[in-house]
Parts: sequence; structure tokens; C-alpha cells
Amino acid sequence: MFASRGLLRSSRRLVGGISSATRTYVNLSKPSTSVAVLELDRAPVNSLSKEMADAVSAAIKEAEGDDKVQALVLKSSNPKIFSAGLDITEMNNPEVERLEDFWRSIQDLFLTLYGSRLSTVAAIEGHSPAGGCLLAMSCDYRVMTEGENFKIGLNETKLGIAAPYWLKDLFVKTIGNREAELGLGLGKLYSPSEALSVNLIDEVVKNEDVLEVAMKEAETWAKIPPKGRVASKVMLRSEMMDELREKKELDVGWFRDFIMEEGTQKGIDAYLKSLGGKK
Ligand SMILES: CCCCC/C=C\C/C=C\C/C=C/C(=O)SCCNC(=O)CCNC(=O)[C@H](O)C(C)(C)COP(=O)(O)OP(=O)(O)OC[C@H]1O[C@@H](n2cnc3c(N)ncnc32)[C@H](O)[C@@H]1OP(=O)(O)O
Repeated sequence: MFASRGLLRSSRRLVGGISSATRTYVNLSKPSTSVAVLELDRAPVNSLSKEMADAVSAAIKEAEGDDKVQALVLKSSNPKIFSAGLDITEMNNPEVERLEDFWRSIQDLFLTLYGSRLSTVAAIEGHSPAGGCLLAMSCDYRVMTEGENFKIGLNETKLGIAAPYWLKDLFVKTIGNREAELGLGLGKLYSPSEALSVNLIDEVVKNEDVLEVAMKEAETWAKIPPKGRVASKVMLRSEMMDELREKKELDVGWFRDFIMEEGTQKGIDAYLKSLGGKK
């Protein structure tokens, strides 16, 4: 069971020290010996394009490459938006090859974050729909800023699309089957207090406290001896990860066929135009 690929990843290939390394779309820093902070920084809404997904995966691997680092806080440079989810423009009238590569990058990001040897704490600043919720649910602990207008959840059905089976599985694991049926079917977006009540998040805090609370939580996780902690994480997460690894290309095909359908394209186009009322 412990042989699950990905978790307990070798760090030999990876860059060692992290000193406020800044790269496109993400900022990686190490404010304490054992905790790294990965800031999502793709204006205006931290949507996940292929390049953004690749940048986040690379930064997680870089943090893992420092043997002293045991925990990672995932935050946003935007205090009102953690992540608006997948970059919808990637799915709007796409080139097929690019669409498939985009999906592989999203799969890899999920496998990298969900399977990280690091304890991961999401500091959810503001909105976190769909792919944003995926990022948050892939972490070990979730702290969200208060404000009932902020929303988190899986709203895919409202765009005329469906969450892939592995995201559905993650949702069920996080909030249970009945609430997932309601949440997925209705494309429900939860306020912080609602999200807390269904265990989609673990804590609601004041905006100004979110990073401090997340850092404190990360320090707590970082103190747990890693051998047992990582082995426990493998036991809890490897089955889902192994299944996706086996079905990766099948899943790419399902995604491509679903997105390329004329009806899906009409729905995505209409949704994109409604956003901000500008497109
Ligand atoms: C059975 C087979 C299954 C196959 C699987 C198929 C598909 C499922 C795939 C994966 C699951 C995950 C899916 C997703 O993540 S889809 C994305 C869902 N996200 C959303 O619905 C959020 C949309 N955005 C918003 O609601 C708002 O932008 C906000 C986050 C609440 C912020 O609001 P605010 O008022 O501050 O900003 P604007 O709305 O004015 O937006 C500013 C600017 O950004 C553009 N934008 C917003 N979100 C996205 C996005 N996700 N992708 C791309 N672009 C986005 C918006 O259009 C504005 O642009 P403009 O040029 O007009 O300034």
C-alpha cells in the first residue's frame, strides 16, 4: 500500500532551498524552517489555465524538495478570490490537443497536491468555486475567511458541465454522499458558515487573521513525525489516486468528448459571456 506512486515522492530532482522564489503565477516563500507558503497570483481571479496549473504543481514539488519543509500553506494574492476555478476560456471553443493537455495538467495538479508528502493547509481568501474548491479539498485542512457573500462549492452543473468522477469522489469523501448529491446536483455554492456546517471547510476566521491561523495550523501539522503522518495520508488517499492514474487517458477522453459537444459549448459560451458582463 505504501508503494503508491507520487506520495513519498523522491526529492532528488528538485531544487533545494526556497528563498522567496517568485515565478509567473505563483510566489513560493518559506517564512519558517518547516512551513512553506505558496501564493496563487494570476490576476484577475486566479483561474487555472494550463500554465497556471503547471506553475502550481512545480511550486509544490519545489517545496517538497526541501527536506526540512513539512507543511505548505496555499493562499491567494487576492484577498477576495482564492481561485475562480478552471480557466473557462480553456474550454471555450478550444483546439482539441490543447484541451487534452490542459486536462492532463489539471489531473497532475490534483495528484501533486492531494498526494503531497507535505501537510497542506488552504487559506481560502474569498471565493473558491469549482476548481478552486478542488484545490481547497485537496489540502489536509481548510481555513476560510468570513463574509457570507464569499462562496465555495462545485457549481459545474450551472455551467452545463459535470465534475469529473474523481472530483465527485473527493466531494463525497469530504462532505458525505447525501450532501454531495445536493451540492453537485444543484451546483450549490456555500457561504463560509454553510460550508463549515457540512464540513467542506474546517474553520471560518476574520479576513485579517486567515494567514496567521493557517500558519499556526501548518506548524502544528509540521510537528507530527512525518513517517507516521505520511503513511496515514497514503492509506487514506492512495486508492483514489491510483484509480485516476490508471484511468488518466480514459478521463482525458471523457473530458474532451464532453467539452467538445455542441450543447456543452453553447452552455460554456453563454456562461462566459455572463461573467462580469464584459465578455
Ligand atoms: C462526464 C464527463 C465529465 C467531464 C468533465 C467536464 C468538465 C468539468 C471540469 C472540471 C471541473 C471544474 C470546473 C471549473 O472550475 S469551471 C470554472 C467555474 N468557475 C466559476 O464558475 C467562477 C466564475 N467566476 C465568478 O463567479 C466570479 O468571477 C468571481 C470569482 C465570483 C469573482 O467575481 P468578480 O466580480 O470579482 O470578477 P468578475 O466576475 O468581473 O471576473 C473578472 C474577470 O475574470 C473573468 N473570469 C472569472 N472567472 C473566470 C474563470 N473561471 N475562467 C476564466 N475567466 C474568468 C471574468 O470573465 C472577468 O473577465 P473580463 O475580461 O470580463 O474582465
